[in-house]
Amino acid sequence: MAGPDPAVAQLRSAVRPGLTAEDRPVLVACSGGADSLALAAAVAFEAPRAGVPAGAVTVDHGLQTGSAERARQTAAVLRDLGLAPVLVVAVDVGAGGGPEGAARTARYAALARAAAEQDARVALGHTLDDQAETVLLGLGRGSGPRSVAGMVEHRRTGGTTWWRPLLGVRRTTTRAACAAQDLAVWDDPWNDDPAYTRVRLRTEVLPLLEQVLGGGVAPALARTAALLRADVDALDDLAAGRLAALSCDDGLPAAPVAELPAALRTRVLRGWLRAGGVPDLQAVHLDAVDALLVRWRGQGRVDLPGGAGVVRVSGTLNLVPVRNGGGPPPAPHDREEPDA
Ligand SMILES: Nc1ncnc2c1ncn2[C@@H]1O[C@H](COP(=O)(O)OP(=O)(O)OP(=O)(O)O)[C@@H](O)[C@H]1O
Repeated sequence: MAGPDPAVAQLRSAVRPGLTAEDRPVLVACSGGADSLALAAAVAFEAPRAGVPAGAVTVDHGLQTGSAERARQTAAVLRDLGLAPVLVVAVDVGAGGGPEGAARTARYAALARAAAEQDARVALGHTLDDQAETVLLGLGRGSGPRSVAGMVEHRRTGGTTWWRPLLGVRRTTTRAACAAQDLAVWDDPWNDDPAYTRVRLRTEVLPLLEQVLGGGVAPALARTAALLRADVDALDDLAAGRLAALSCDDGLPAAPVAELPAALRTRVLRGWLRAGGVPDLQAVHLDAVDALLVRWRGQGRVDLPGGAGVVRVSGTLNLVPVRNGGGPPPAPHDREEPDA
């Protein structure tokens, strides 16, 4: 008997290790697009063999005409694949960050809620091409190494485990896998709308780069992400070790932190602030806190977003509450990918 189509086989191989490594249930986040549909089919095939319960969730953003019907059809396809439960979640997308950004925020929150209810991890269909776009966007926006290092296969945030098994798989392969399995793909019109930076990157910039540099630009960018990821992880570990070795009961001692190289110092600062309940800061805020360490001229309190501030007193940095705290304006760039 002939084996499965090569694209289908590649998808199944991509999900197999993650399924055999952990028996926690999986919820496939599926838009009905080629990437997450191919992922859903691969998980539906491999999960029973690995003894892992696997369901799916599709989010209806309610932003496009007929979106509820589309979600219902996607759910029917997912049930036909054998996934259970299959959840359809309608979300209320508020304003802020443009419709795409607001939809993403609402989607990740809904996925996290569904995962918590099912005590499951969430599988996402990001591909190697998505990774390449993320790297290119990060480079073009002057983002830090953590952003340019792209997405990781396993990530835990706020109690949710996100699993991206397709980061090594090309988008052409997910499409081929859907075609080989007669899966009807829903093509999101937003994915072709040149109003979005990511779409122009995909349709104009990457093809131009391929012309100039020759083929293989997307895998090369994904390789850059992987190399950088190894460095970023090592630096993060080193910084966590330095912070753990400091006695911070009365604040962060300035002298031992100030003498660290910038790559470690800013990580120690981020870790200390995070431990104090301050969410990850943009560069402009972090620079201002860093100046209290390395450009100390008796400056006053640095206000941060979210009602906290940092003061330097007697060689120690202290976090203090700030009424009506605002902080300097945010940097012009932001991370494309939410913390998922
Ligand atoms: N409406 C949705 N419902 C559930 N999951 C979604 C939805 N939209 C996106 N996702 C999940 O987030 C991943 C990334 O979303 P994005 O819109 O960037 O995807 P994409 O590259 O167009 O993928 P796809 O082809 O699966 O739509 C998807 O692969 C899917 O796992």
